[in-house]
Formats: sequence, structure tokens, C-alpha cells
Amino acid sequence: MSTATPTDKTGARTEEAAGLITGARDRIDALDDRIIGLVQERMAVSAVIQEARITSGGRRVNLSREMEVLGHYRDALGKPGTALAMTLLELCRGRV
Ligand SMILES: O=C(O)C(=O)C[C@]1(C(=O)O)C=C[C@@H](O)C=C1
Repeated sequence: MSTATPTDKTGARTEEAAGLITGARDRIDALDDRIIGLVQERMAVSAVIQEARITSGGRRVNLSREMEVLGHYRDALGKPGTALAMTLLELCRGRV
């Protein structure tokens, strides 16, 4: 039997704050679902590019393009943006 109250689950000290946090967490869960869907869509598009390049005799990886992608995320999000872009690139083309 669970006896956890809204405040227990959120870490808030008032019911008002617990209600706000619960609603905002629902929005975050929905945003995360959309982000995951976008990452999967990016992976599929990236795979099309890589297959076309490999089929044409080229290599899977294109470092100059990766530098552009890293710069795009760094300019928008700062240093953690670079780490995020590196994770996205790893998801899209595997570890190099
Ligand atoms: O833009 C490309 O040429 C891609 O292959 C896509 C992508 C990417 O996922 O952004 C993946 C691998 C390459 O090394 C560079 C970029």
C-alpha cells in the first residue's frame, strides 16, 4: 500500500507547490516524448545520408560537417550544447 502524499512525491512543502510541480512534470514528460521522437527522426535522416555516402564509395563520417553541427549547438546552448551534440552524433553514426 502506497501512502505517499503529493508533497512526498514532489519534494514540495505545501500542497500548492506540489500541484504546480506535478503539472509542470506532466509538461516535461510530454516535451521529453517529443524530444525523443525528434532524436529518432534525426537518426533516420542521418542514416539516409550516411548510406548514400557509403554506397557512393565515401566514408560514414564527415568531420567537417560534424564541426558545423557541434558549433550550431555550442552557439545556441554553450559548452553543454557541445556535449549534447556529441551524444546526438554518437546516436546517429555510432562511436568513432
Ligand atoms: O551530414 C552528414 O553528412 C551526415 O552524415 C549526418 C551526420 C549527423 O548526424 O549530423 C552524421 C555523420 C557525419 O559524420 C556527419 C553528420
